[in-house]
Amino acid sequence: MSPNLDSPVQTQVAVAVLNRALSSEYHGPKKSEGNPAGRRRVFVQTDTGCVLGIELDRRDNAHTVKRKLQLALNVPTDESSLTFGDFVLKDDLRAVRNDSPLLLTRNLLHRSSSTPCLSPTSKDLQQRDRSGLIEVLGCSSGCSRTKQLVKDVVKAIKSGVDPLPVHSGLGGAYYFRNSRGESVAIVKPTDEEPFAPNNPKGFIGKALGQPGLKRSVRVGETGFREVAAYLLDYDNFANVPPTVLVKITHSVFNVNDRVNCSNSKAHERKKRPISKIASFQQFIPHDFDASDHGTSSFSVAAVHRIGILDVRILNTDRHAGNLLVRKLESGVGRFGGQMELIPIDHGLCLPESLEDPYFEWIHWPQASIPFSDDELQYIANLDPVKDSDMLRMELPMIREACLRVLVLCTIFLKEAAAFGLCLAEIGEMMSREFTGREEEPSALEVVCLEARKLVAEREVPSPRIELRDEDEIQFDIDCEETDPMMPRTPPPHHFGLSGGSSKNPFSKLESLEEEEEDGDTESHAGEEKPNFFTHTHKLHPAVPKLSISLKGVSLTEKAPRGSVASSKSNSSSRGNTSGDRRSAKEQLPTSASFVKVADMSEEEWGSFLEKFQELLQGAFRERKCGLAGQKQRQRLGTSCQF
Ligand SMILES: Nc1ncnc2c1ncn2[C@@H]1O[C@H](COP(=O)(O)OP(=O)(O)OP(=O)(O)O)[C@@H](O)[C@H]1O
Repeated sequence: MSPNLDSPVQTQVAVAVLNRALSSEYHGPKKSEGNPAGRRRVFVQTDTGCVLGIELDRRDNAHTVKRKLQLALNVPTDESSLTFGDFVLKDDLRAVRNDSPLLLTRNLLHRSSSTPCLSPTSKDLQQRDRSGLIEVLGCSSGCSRTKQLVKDVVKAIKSGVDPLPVHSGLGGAYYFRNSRGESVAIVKPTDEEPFAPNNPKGFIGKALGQPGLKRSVRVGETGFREVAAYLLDYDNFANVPPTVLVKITHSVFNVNDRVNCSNSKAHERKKRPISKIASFQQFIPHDFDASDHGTSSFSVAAVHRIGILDVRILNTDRHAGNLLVRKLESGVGRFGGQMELIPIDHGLCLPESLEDPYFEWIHWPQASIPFSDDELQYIANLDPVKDSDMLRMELPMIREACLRVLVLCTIFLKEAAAFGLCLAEIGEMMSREFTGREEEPSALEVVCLEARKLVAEREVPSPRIELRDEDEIQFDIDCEETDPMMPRTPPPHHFGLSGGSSKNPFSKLESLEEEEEDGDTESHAGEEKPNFFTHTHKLHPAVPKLSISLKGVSLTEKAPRGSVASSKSNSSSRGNTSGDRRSAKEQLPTSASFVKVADMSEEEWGSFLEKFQELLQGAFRERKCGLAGQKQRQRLGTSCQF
């Protein structure tokens, strides 16, 4: 029978055998950092979503781990890759921290989401992974509140209080409750995202790691973005609910393959607990969301704070449904107003290349009010280098490309605010325009394209770039000869960001643009899947092309920007997706990637940022002088009453 990575039941129970066979000293879920044997536990997720807890010791390398997995799953190791964020793990695993989530992908086999699963063959396999019901992954600082929440939820699960599936939204989500039956957390498994293998609402067709709903956000990678948004929201400035990444086990979770498990009774399998990697966010009681209510009662400060966050993280999905609204008694609350806004759903922020953001607030009158002194001070204090370092520390799986987008957008925000632009102007400069059906680069992207051009003209031609035909260039990140887990050195900066060493051989930045090409190849059933990490590398930004943008919400048509009605109709149409299996190939809209950031060496990146900053002042002046005014949409003036 073919190797089976598709059965969570199988893979999960197999780990018990694996631990016994290869790790006779397995001591359960205790943290092992700092213990003399250097033992650590990692969670390996297959590209179809199954999660296994595995103990590592000092001698383990990627090969021995894969051998363990081979024993557990009957997967030939030469047909799989073990990855961690940007890295393909090959040799030394010492840099992999305790509780890290790793991804096991099959290189050559056709990855079908309907591969039948093997049934357990021995009683040993009935045992489950012995880690706790909920394990917080990472979270070295500042999440005591969430840890208490986790304890409450575990207690409730043990006393038989079941979670409730959330019916709205495109992805799988579950309200977890406390012992009193109150919802206290929302859990979104990474393998139940839109188009992920175990999406419960019919949006399937991609393996983990492939381009997802937004092509610059991979399937299975929205969870850490949710956490990143919370971590970046210093002092809870924008009010993002506390969020952590967890490995969580419960029978409520969805597994699409269960129906294919022919040698076992479906109803028995349904009850079996399944482990998932998921985001775990505090549930915030609320009265409605921003699509249900006029915007005039939202305070200027609340809108500004959320807007500032959205700009920093290039949020591509800030539709009105992703702003919860809570009525406050008069005079209560930080803003002294009557409505509190709670921003949720940050899974589509920090894309791997510049994208068209979606900012629902862009036409709200509040966004045209100048920033207050406090807000300007907050913006001035932002430090994108520190932000990146913090995220590398807290979320080591985060990709460098995401951090580059964070740096770029934070610099843009800081410079724009210092220049005197208001939130709406900043948002508009980041947003693309449509002429007919053509998508045009945003003002921000135009500056980036110009900066890249200037850097390219200045650079001594690199053999890597110059000597080969563009179409033939391979972004070969085969790292047989490198240690992929060498610590990544953040680029030296002016703003902190300039200069720096030449291309870091350990940095495995890659472009989802190329990944998409692989994904297309894969769609032909029976064809061999090309190596996930070998790509045709395009050197220049893509030219504008036809695009049907999601605008955060619609799978089938572009929603008019800033339309509350559109958000609402889109949300309601989403509610009717259950049971309607949709192929990702049919449904995924394409969106041009005008500016990539992953394909620059660190040196080029430093030079690019310098040029970028130099060019910004001209772009702001142009914006202020109204030279770009013909293109600007009519905004409400600042005379609106709130
Ligand atoms: N922190 C929270 N507190 C309370 N309710 C929440 C919270 N987060 C999400 N929800 C509720 O769950 C619903 C689905 O959540 P969310 O929008 O994050 O899921 P999604 O599948 O990513 O949706 P989308 O399709 O909009 O991207 C929301 O519309 C909201 O009603």
